[in-house]
Amino acid sequence: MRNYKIPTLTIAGSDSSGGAGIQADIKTFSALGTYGMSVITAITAQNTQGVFLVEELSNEIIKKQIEVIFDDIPPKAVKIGMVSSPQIIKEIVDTLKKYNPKYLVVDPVMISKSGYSLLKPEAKMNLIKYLIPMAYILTPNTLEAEEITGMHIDNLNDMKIAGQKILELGLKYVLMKGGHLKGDAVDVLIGKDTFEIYKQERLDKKNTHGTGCTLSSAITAHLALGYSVEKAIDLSKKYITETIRNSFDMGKGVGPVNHFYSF
Ligand SMILES: Nc1ncnc2c1ncn2[C@@H]1O[C@H](COP(=O)(O)OP(=O)(O)O)[C@@H](O)[C@H]1O
Ligand SMILES: Cc1ncc(COP(=O)(O)O)c(N)n1
Repeated sequence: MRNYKIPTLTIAGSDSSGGAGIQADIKTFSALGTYGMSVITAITAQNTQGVFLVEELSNEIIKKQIEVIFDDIPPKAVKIGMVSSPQIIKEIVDTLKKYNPKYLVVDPVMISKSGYSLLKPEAKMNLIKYLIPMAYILTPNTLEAEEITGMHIDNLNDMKIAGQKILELGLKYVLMKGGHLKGDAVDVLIGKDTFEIYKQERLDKKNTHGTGCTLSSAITAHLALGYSVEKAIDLSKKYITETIRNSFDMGKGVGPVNHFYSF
């Protein structure tokens, strides 16, 4: 149903170049027919070539953004992206606990494609201890899953084992993204009684800035629209593949995917 009235929320960092972060999330929420809202956690001075400066917002303004949104327009589904420091993570978790959103999609953003660390090393513990257990779905790429589990992940079987290990933290589902492995672009969904493989051809494209942000917000939008978790991921995987297929040059570096390819 594309009536643009189902509220969705992203809690993430701003990417000034518009390809990743809050901007990618809002574009995705809109393209998929939902009403996108945002809580900004940090501002990055970023373009297609790199991240040049990051300024985190205060706990106070992050908390207030969440409270005023939930008190007025309760979102049907929420996504969390870049949350860089231990205190920001704790503040978000404590504030969200009051509202207990059913569909919380957590993308454990760690290092940007351009190699900049968007999660401070000392924040990893709070991510694992407080945020991940609250998630409905966690969407790590294999490098992030390695950081979370301490395992080396090389193939589909490793992805399954690492996913099962992450589930022990108490969340419902792990969607592990295989975009960084060789061969087809294979993602796997792991739940207590669920194991699904989502396979699409690997596209030989350089402009993949914001793929992780786009996939997790597509899942958030589809859950908000009422699809089951399996169907929401199926539709989102097809969406990310088409946005990559239609990606384009913008700037001098790694350009964005095309959120609006179907319009
Ligand atoms: N070259 C590609 N061709 C097709 N799909 C891709 C490609 N690169 C990544 N993907 C898909 O894009 C989504 C985001 O994955 P990934 O790039 O691994 O995330 P992240 O941005 O977190 O590193 C996943 O579904 C992955 O399989
Ligand atoms: C604010 C922000 N959030 C997330 C990403 C990760 O996106 P990518 O892995 O595509 O660089 C980013 N570059 N900037």
